[in-house]
Amino acid sequence: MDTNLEKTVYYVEKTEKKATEQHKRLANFIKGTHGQLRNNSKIYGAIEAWKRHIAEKEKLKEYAECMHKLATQHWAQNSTVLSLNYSRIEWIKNQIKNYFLYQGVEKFDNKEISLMKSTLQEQENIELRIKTLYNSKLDILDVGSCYNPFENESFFNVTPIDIAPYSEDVIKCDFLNLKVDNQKTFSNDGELIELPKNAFDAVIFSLLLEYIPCPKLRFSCCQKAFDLLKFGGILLIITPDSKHQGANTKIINTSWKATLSKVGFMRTHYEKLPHIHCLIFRKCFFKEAAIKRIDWRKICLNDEVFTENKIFIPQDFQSRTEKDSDSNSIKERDDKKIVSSFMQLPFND
Ligand SMILES: C[S@@+](CC[C@H](N)C(=O)[O-])C[C@H]1O[C@@H](n2cnc3c(N)ncnc32)[C@H](O)[C@@H]1O
Repeated sequence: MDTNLEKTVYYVEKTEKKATEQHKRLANFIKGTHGQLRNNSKIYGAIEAWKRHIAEKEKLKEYAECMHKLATQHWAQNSTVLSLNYSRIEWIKNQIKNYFLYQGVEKFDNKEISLMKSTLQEQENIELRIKTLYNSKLDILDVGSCYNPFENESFFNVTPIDIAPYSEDVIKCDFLNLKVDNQKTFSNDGELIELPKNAFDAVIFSLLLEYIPCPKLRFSCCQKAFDLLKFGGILLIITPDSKHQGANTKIINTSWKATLSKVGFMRTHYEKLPHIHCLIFRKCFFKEAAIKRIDWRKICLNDEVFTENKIFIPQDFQSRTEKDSDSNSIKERDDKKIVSSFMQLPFND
């Protein structure tokens, strides 16, 4: 090899190694925060652990900075190498457009009508809603927005909220403590504390649920999204999982679908992309329609994952064997697994 080529190879290898190390450090911090919160909620109870967590301003700020760097420097760079379909942000944008602009909404309106053998009057109500929908931009609530990745979409009127906003256009708001009632209300220090019900066309949970420390609180997030959505509106959930499609299907696909049907959410779309699950739930006009779509014979109601009002994630079961009471001491073995699974998200391969 001539010396110039050797120098270039050395430089490229060194830069790559540095990027991988930074990437590992960032991913480790993110996953460590989630793990610590889950562990603390077992020790202090979820409400107390959450209270302590949101009081840690410096840590929340560091998390936001790590997340922004991961998403915009590591993952964004790599998602242009892979097909754009692999980017969760592009996936969400495309699905919202498909649903609202290319007949998705009508298809499921009709599905509900046929499941409910609805009256003409009900059908007319649905048609009226469709007509009014297209007169304006779509109202989108992005929960756990961090750096407002959906801001540039011209069809969207986005309300980005986060407990620790990275950018100034993101509104400070704790979704767990947000009241859903009649109007948009801010506290004296500028925090969003109330939103009106039935106000949004779509609610986005992109990499949010694994941050929420326990199954009950995750369920209450989904219930809140339901209350905030207009009828026929959709909740889009992205959750990471580096395992193959079938590995966590019972939890993420089957149990979420069954549990959320009782709220009135009909799962309209599920896709396993490499390292992420992507799901869409529609807020039904008729709760019964969502329940009727489930094949209850296939569901073992004694299985813990089907417990009412709880949304489980695979990590709830992994940590059961862990003895660590403090996540600063998350075992190295698990740390490595955590880091590698986060690193393998398609946005950063
Ligand atoms: C892993 S990041 C995902 C950021 C972004 N959605 C994305 O896909 O790149 C999770 C975000 O959720 C925010 N978050 C967690 N719990 C929240 C809550 N209860 N209310 C509002 N934001 C929350 C965190 O501060 C963090 O910015």
